[in-house]
Amino acid sequence: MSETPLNESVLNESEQVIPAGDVRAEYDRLVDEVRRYRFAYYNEDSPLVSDAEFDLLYRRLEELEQLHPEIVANDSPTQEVGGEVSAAFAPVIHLSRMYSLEDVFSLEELEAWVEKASANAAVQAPDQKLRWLSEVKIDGLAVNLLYRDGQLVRAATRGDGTTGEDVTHNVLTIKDIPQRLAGAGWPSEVEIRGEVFIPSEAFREFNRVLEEAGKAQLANPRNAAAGSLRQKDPAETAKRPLNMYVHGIGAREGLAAASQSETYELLRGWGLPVSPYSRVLDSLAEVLEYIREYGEKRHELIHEIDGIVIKADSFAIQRALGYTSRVPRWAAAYKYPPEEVHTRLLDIRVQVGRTGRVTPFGIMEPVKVAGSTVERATLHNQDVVKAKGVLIGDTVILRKAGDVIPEIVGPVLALREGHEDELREFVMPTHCPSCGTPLAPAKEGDVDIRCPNARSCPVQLTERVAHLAGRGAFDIEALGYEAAMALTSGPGPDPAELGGVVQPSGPGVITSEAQVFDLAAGNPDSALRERLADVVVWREKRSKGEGTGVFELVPYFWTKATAKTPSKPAANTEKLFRELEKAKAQPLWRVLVALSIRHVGPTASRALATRYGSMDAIRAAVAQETAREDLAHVDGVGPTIADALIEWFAVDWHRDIVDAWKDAGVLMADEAHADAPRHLEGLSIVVTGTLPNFSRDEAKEAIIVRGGKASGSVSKNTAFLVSGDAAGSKLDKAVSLGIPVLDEDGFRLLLDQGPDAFADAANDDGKTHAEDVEAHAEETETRA
Ligand SMILES: NC(=O)c1ccc[n+]([C@@H]2O[C@H](COP(=O)([O-])OP(=O)(O)OC[C@H]3O[C@@H](n4cnc5c(N)ncnc54)[C@H](O)[C@@H]3O)[C@@H](O)[C@H]2O)c1
Ligand SMILES: [Zn+2]
Repeated sequence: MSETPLNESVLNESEQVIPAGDVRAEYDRLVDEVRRYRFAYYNEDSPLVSDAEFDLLYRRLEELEQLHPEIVANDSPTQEVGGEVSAAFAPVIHLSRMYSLEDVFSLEELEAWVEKASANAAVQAPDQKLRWLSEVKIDGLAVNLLYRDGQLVRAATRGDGTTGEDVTHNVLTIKDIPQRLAGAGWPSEVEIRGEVFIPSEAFREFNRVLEEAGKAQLANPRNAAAGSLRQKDPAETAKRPLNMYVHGIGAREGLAAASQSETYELLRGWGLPVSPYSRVLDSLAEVLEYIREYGEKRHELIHEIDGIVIKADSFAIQRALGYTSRVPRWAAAYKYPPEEVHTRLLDIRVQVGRTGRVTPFGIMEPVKVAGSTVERATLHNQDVVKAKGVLIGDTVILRKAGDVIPEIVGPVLALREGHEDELREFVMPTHCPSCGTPLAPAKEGDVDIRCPNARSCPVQLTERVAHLAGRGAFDIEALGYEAAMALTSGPGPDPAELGGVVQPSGPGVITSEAQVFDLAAGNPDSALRERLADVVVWREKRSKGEGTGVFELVPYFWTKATAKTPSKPAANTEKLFRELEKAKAQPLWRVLVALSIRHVGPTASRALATRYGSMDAIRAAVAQETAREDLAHVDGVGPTIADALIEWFAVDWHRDIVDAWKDAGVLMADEAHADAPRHLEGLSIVVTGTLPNFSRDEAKEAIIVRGGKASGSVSKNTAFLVSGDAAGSKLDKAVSLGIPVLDEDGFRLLLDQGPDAFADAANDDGKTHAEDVEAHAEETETRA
């Protein structure tokens, strides 16, 4: 947003009677902007800015008006309900006005609002109990349905609140909206308000069909619903999966209800769709809990929501509190942090992964979305880039829903006009950006393209080294991605000449992951270690905490020499040596993960380690003629993984890695495997919470080597639950199923002596739970 912040001198002038010229200019500009954005949003159903951005501008306008009441124009957007009536539809005057909602953007603001409303209610309707009808704020658009003598006679959009657009024919195509009210007792003339929306699931499906037809997809369910309802041709509207929930009532003379929630019950009886998510709550604390609850499950609902709405439930209180020109004083909308924002797509680059896959990703102007700052998002492959229709330079819609990774949804097409010559189409490179090898799909027909130079493509090597050090592999904390990069490539050109981008290139001191363990503490004289002294990387010079744009080469693994102290390995480098030494004793499955064999992750690796116990045994198995069958029969390994293993071990330089690690002293055999008594054979054991002396992996390991099954979920087949600190729902479930629960000491006993150690923990029938489980397992087997 190109907003100039209010500087202090301007703020101080708020004391003066005549506002400074620049405040006036700022004000006029804001009014224009808000009008223009509203028009695009309400009348054209294609917003130019994200809601978050619009809300900020709008807030700013309100703030300016508060600071400078004398400049407020009569027709200021803050005095009006959003939309205008488009000439494409006949105007309809609502019998009773439609309003917008007062927005609050933080829980503190909501609390303040509730406090004020409660105080007013206490004064103006002292005999009424204030309860909050809490509803989700549906991301759709409002309609007003007029029923006369139970017959739907007219449907209109909200428009400017007084006059809406006649969309009767379109609304008649929405199956959920009854054309005749059921039951009895409806007033002879009643206006029912609700939100028309497209259910999330139907929206995804609708977009999938558009995508298959090669058509542009709809950006979000709100605009899609609005666009669908405001079609000129009702037959077109009929094709859209529209739905509605009621959320209010307008003209209603003779309605027999004292509260809004009671009204909803009546409406339900008349066959109108009522939201399943509304709740009447007694206190602010309950409202806050409601907000938290729906914030967590907002993506599991039937439709998208952008907040929650609270309304004083009692009609008497609603009447007593009344309305401003724009909003009711008895309701407020709390908005969740935005999950959809607009930003500029600055570039599309490609990245080469650990297995050579080349993926394009977008680089964007950093923006905050769903609570975190985002500047990159993957675009998966060239087909996806094409399908999304984005050009470099576009303003794009960026979405990050909850914990989901950020996604570029598509371009804001309306903003292209006049900027066409700044836009550029993405072209997938034909050669690897890292090593120059021609790129190709692994198999004909694959969408993904790859760099086939797996062995010495620098980026692939860097990725593999970083991966082998990862938490799920050798777990070498001092070898993160940066260190892996410093080991495997040269510093590259001066970033100052690349616009500040650090782009390491050229050979590093390590040319294969086979060499990594040469650096371990147990190998103090290795030539490789000496060479670490020469590894340098580019660092930006900083001054007073700010970057200067000037870069210098600094040693990465060794300290900088000063007049007094000569250069020596840095503390973190010493740590790297020690961790490598320690990692040599890691269990076999971790070594397997570390090898970057396609499809071979922790689960398959564990299964292989349990079955074979040593790298030698695995190599022997892979070399058999019946290897494919043998491997595929291991529990947790299938034909895909079996093939991947056979293929991998067929390559010389792969086997060289295994040999080199072995020579460097990596264990590659689970001693426990041979020695451990297999007295947990056939037992399913679940570990939950944190144990003082076992990591989750160690606990699983200990179970598996003794023949047990380390399971992730509790069921009646679970033999034992091992429960540490902060155990949650699994503990509750185990207790409710009567499954024995062990703490760490109990777990040790189980590991040492097997289930017999708990024989006296018998059930009513005299059998231990473990016996029950075994009996049950047998039963199911016999049945099978
Ligand atoms: N991106 C843009 O350019 C742009 C422009 C204008 C407005 N907007 C967005 O539109 C909104 C402002 O529009 P507004 O004036 O319609 O106000 P609003 O959306 O904040 O609130 C009022 C509306 O909420 C809807 N609503 C949904 N669930 C409801 C429920 N349970 N009870 C009552 N009402 C419910 C109704 O349609 C009602 O008219 C803001 O979110 C703003 O960001 C965006
Ligand atoms: Zn390459």
